[in-house]
Amino acid sequence: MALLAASALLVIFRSKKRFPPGPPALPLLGNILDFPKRESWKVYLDWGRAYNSDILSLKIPGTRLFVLNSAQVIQDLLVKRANNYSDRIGTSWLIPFMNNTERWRDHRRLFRREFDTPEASAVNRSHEVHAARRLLHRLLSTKDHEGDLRLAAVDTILSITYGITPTDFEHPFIKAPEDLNAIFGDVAKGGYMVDLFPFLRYLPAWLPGVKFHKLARRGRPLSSAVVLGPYQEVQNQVQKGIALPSVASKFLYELQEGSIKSSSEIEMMRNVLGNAYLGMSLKIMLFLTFKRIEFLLRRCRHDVSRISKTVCALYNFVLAMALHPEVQKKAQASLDSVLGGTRLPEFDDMTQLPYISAIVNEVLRWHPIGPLAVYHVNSRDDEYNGYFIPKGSMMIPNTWSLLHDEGTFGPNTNQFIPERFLNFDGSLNADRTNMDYAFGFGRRSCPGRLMARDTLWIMAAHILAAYDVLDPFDMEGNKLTSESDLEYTNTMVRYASNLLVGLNTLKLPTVQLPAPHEDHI
Ligand code: HEM
Repeated sequence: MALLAASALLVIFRSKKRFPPGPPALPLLGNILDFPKRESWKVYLDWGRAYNSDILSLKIPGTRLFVLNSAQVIQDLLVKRANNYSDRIGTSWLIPFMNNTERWRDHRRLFRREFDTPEASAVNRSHEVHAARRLLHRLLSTKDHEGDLRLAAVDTILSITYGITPTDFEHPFIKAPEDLNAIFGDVAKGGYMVDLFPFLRYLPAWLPGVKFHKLARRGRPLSSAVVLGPYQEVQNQVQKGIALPSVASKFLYELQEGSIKSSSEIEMMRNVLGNAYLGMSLKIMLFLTFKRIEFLLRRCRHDVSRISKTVCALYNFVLAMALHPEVQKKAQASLDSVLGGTRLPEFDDMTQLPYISAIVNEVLRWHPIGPLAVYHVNSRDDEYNGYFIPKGSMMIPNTWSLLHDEGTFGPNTNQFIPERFLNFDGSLNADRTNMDYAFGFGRRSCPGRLMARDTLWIMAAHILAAYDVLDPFDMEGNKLTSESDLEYTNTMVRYASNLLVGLNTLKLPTVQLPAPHEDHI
């Protein structure tokens, strides 16, 4: 009897639940037709103002989305209640997909130990410096600067994880993840209905239009090639005693020396390496963000970006330098004063080069690479400020809104002004450390952030020490004179698609670059 009464009360409570405001939902379709077609982060901010709320609610079949527009709401839910708001939908060897389980926590712990601690960073930095020098070589000898920057990002991660330094895009360890990305892209574009209406997964593969079974079949061998391919190569090198220093070789040498390692430890290390190797890929992140709402993806025409987050950040850096010669000159003057025009930058120079760090912060803030962060799911029903948040909802943090908040970052947040991160005396302003917003929130925040930041810093310092970034032109050869001329891709990981940036030849003739083949640690 008591049980019945309690269930009745629960039903009454649920039927009276109050959700945060948002556009009125249609029967069955919910708010599907309301999703913005372009720059949804800006539209969500407008909606927030219109409804006078930092949290918005949208209904789609099978679940509810909550858009979080302010740092306060994100802090209250994703950080302070991280215990509840750190879930995802799915299981896989990919950390971003993993549910909030012990397995996910173990993988994250290991990932952070190898990539996201000061000790790990000290080891990884030597790889990053060498990758930056290999980039300078390539910039000297090719005209494809876009390709050079893309290759530099892959080169960095592959050398840190496996001690492998690819020289072109035909390298099998570049091709396998790119092919896997293509499948994620296909799934995001074509397989959306399954995630929106999960019962469709039971449809037989022979039915016309049922593509997801085939995509899954294509993906499986590629997925294991990504996890096993480079790992096995390093295993062979370790047996021959010729492996270069890397996270994988350190682990495999320990294994060879007989330190006891359980099979689950080995599997976890292989997965972590594979995650780091793929971690920069946005197609996966994009797929993840919209896993259950690819319908919206198609409707929003938010296509799948073909480049990684680190590469987008490098593009944004080069672009900012081309559009702001005064910033570039100031950065080069600071580099000259520290390096004396006789050597290339090292991480030890970082404290003396706060302006370069301010530029990297501003690159991550100005045009955030992922204006909406990856969703978090809550594992239990919750209540916030009188609003009901049912278990299994998708919480979408509006990173763009946080990074463009003038209360936090000072005036004119649409403009590229690295000085906003500096004190009057030119030192870094410790109060403006909120740049980590760009890397997500709470227990799900990006465990590759230290490495990503270091990579951006050393690449930026090298490019500025050795080159002048020239005026930007669009694809028709017209000079771009202001930020408003830029056309950003309508992808969830964004970059300016309408420009070509030239680099002036090496401006430090006294610097001797090591030959590429000598340049391995
Ligand atoms: C500029 C570069 C990068 C940016 C802006 C970035 C941003 C992000 C964001 C926003 C998230 C989601 C956080 C959340 O759910 O709250 C994330 C997650 C993640 N990132 Fe990054 N990231 C970058 C580079 C990297 C790199 C280089 C790696 C690996 C080497 C990496 C590995 C990961 C992983 C494994 C996750 C999933 C974490 C989890 O779900 O527990 N990221 N990143």
